[in-house]
Amino acid sequence: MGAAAAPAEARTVTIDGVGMDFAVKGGTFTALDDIALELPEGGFTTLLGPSGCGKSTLLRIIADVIEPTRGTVDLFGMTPRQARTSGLFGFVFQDPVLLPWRSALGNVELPLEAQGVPKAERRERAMAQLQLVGLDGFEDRLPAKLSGGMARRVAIARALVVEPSILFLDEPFNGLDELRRRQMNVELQRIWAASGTTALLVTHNVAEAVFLSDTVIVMGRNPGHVIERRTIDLPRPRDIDNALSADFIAHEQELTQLLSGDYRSVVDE
Ligand SMILES: Nc1ncnc2c1ncn2[C@@H]1O[C@H](COP(=O)(O)OP(=O)(O)OP(=O)(O)O)[C@@H](O)[C@H]1O
Repeated sequence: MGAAAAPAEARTVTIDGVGMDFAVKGGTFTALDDIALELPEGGFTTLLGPSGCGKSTLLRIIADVIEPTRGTVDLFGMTPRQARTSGLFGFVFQDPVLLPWRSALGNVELPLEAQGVPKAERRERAMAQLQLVGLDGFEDRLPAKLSGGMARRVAIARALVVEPSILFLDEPFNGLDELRRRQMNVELQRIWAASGTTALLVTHNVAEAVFLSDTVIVMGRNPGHVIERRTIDLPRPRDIDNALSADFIAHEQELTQLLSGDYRSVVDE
């Protein structure tokens, strides 16, 4: 992994006092206020919250897409800029954004091309990732011939092929029907466990958050803040049947209650 050179004692992502103000017409809008979090290496952490609570903004700050107005982010002993330029990041977004003229394999090879990895190694590593996401045999397919679920697997393979230390997933399964989403959750859990990467997921889907996470960070709005940090101690690997267990449902209900409390506070204003 790219982070191997970081000091052994600094194996967390630490977010301290982070705030974000955006310039808007007539002043500033505070999207995030005083966020403090610690994400352990190799863990699966989810930011859960209603639309507009700043989940994506926080992810973008950690991933060095934007700079926070206040506070600091430390990724395994590095700044977000150092971590990004050291190639520690992998991204999976809502839309898989595959190049339509390149095969599944060609799309997964793309970040390795950008890194100047020689062709034979590129091919071997991309094939290994396609296998990991369950797409061996589909490497020559063009994106137009892939289902929505398959396209998302290609996007996950493309993110993992650079062996990222941290994998950012921003609503990666939006637009899939509920059954397909659950199947992809099972797959993502398996892929994440096999890759050993630290995962940070953004979702507003409570069941998805419970199913995948070691820790769920519940966020509220106005301005975006952390309501609760909840440990999901359900045994792994989790499967679709686990989602029917009393413990799973209890987590789901408690998280839903926390979220509806935040909705109520907005309605009451
Ligand atoms: N560049 C920007 N300029 C002004 N306001 C912004 C900007 N980016 C985000 N915001 C505002 O900050 C708030 C948080 O946005 P963000 O996209 O992070 O929320 P979110 O929780 O990810 O929502 P969603 O689930 O709908 O994606 C929103 O009110 C949004 O309108």
